[in-house]
Amino acid sequence: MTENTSAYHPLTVEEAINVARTVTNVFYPTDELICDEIGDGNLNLVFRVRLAHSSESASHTPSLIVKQALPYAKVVGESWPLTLERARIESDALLFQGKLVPQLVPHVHYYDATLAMTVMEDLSDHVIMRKGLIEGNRYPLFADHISEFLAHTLFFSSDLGMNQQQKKWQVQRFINPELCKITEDLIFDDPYTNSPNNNIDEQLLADHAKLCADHKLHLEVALLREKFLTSTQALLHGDLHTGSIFITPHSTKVIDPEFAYYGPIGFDIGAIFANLLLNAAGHEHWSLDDQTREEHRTYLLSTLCEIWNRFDEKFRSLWDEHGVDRISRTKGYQDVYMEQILQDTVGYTGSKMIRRIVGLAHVADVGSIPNQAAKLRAQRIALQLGTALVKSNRRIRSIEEMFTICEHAYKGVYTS
Ligand SMILES: Nc1ncnc2c1ncn2[C@@H]1O[C@H](COP(=O)(O)OP(=O)(O)O)[C@@H](O)[C@H]1O
Ligand SMILES: CSC[C@H]1O[C@H](OP(=O)(O)O)[C@H](O)[C@@H]1O
Repeated sequence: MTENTSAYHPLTVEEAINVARTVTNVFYPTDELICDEIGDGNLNLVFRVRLAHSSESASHTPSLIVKQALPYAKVVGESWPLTLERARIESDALLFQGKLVPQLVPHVHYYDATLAMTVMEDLSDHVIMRKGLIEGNRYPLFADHISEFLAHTLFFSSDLGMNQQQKKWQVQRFINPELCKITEDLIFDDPYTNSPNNNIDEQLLADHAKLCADHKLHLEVALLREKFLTSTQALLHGDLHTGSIFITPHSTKVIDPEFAYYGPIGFDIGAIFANLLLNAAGHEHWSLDDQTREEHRTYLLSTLCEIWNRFDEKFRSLWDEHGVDRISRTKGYQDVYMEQILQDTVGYTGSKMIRRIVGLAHVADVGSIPNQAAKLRAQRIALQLGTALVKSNRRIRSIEEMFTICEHAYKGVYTS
């Protein structure tokens, strides 16, 4: 590596090439390499290093990703400093997940604490799921893959699936206060007040005023926040939206676990559900006609139910086979535990939908709709559905009940 890489500094493309060449044996010393910074997320630099004469999308020519944390949030700038420790958390979480479900995460080649940098497998032969869904694509294996990811990573990091003393040390290893604070502010606080972080379209101001005045909603958000602050149920991915999932019809890879920490299981499942439902709302515009919109929505809602049902089945069977102690086999405990996860999932789904409409970081499924009237319709559907889910979370008993609330929202039942 070059001499000045010993202290932290943002990498240049030349240095990223040098790193990729030096710390792995993916390339021959004589290979001519090129590099682009391709990061489109809110926080980090992402370099793609590949052979100079390979094609952009080639999946079988050697290439690598070098991801580096910046000491601030890229989306805001240097005025929002952010710990570099998050790169260590991300790398550790990928390694932990990689032991349990190697087929569902990128392979980590190398991690450097000083440069806050992880060198990992290039997944450019996949597409970011958000993009694929906006284009109206379907992924028939996704429910199976993501439920596998969720069941294994959450079960085996919980007190049900690992030694409880070791788990406490692991909780310590994944303490992630700065990134959790972002979530606490952006999801559970800002959307319900006039925060300068918010990003609210003019035509939505009256809808936002209603959110700010809805005390029943605030109580539920306070309870969800309390659980986010205090529960150490399992090691979460922490930011499992469709922009953190690479996909093809045959393969699913979960990336970007820098928000990983020990928290409530429903938070991860809710992130996926919220982003499927936001995509459905966005298809107010992206679908060319009513029938396509209806079919896409049906596909998304049935995927949501399938994810829950498969997760429920897999988590229970891991519990039955690998539960670590006698008490976890207490009659009735499993049913109560799973129902609580479902209720949390519903609540976090709703709160994550709301934040993506009025909070700091929007999602392209809705935010990039060019037609203002269609965008406003999509935003209102998302806000009304999000609100309905948050308010009903503690009453939900089955995934079918959640499904019905979603269907009503898309049919315009919630309009006040
Ligand atoms: N392993 C990878 N393979 C290919 N592209 C990647 C990989 N990791 C990240 N990227 C690209 O970089 C973008 C940002 O990555 P991400 O990890 O989400 O960064 P951030 O933490 O800043 O959100 C992704 O949307 C994707 O385009
Ligand atoms: C100031 S961070 C905003 C937002 O960005 C993160 O997403 P990503 O890193 O995947 O782009 C996370 O969702 C945060 O809430």
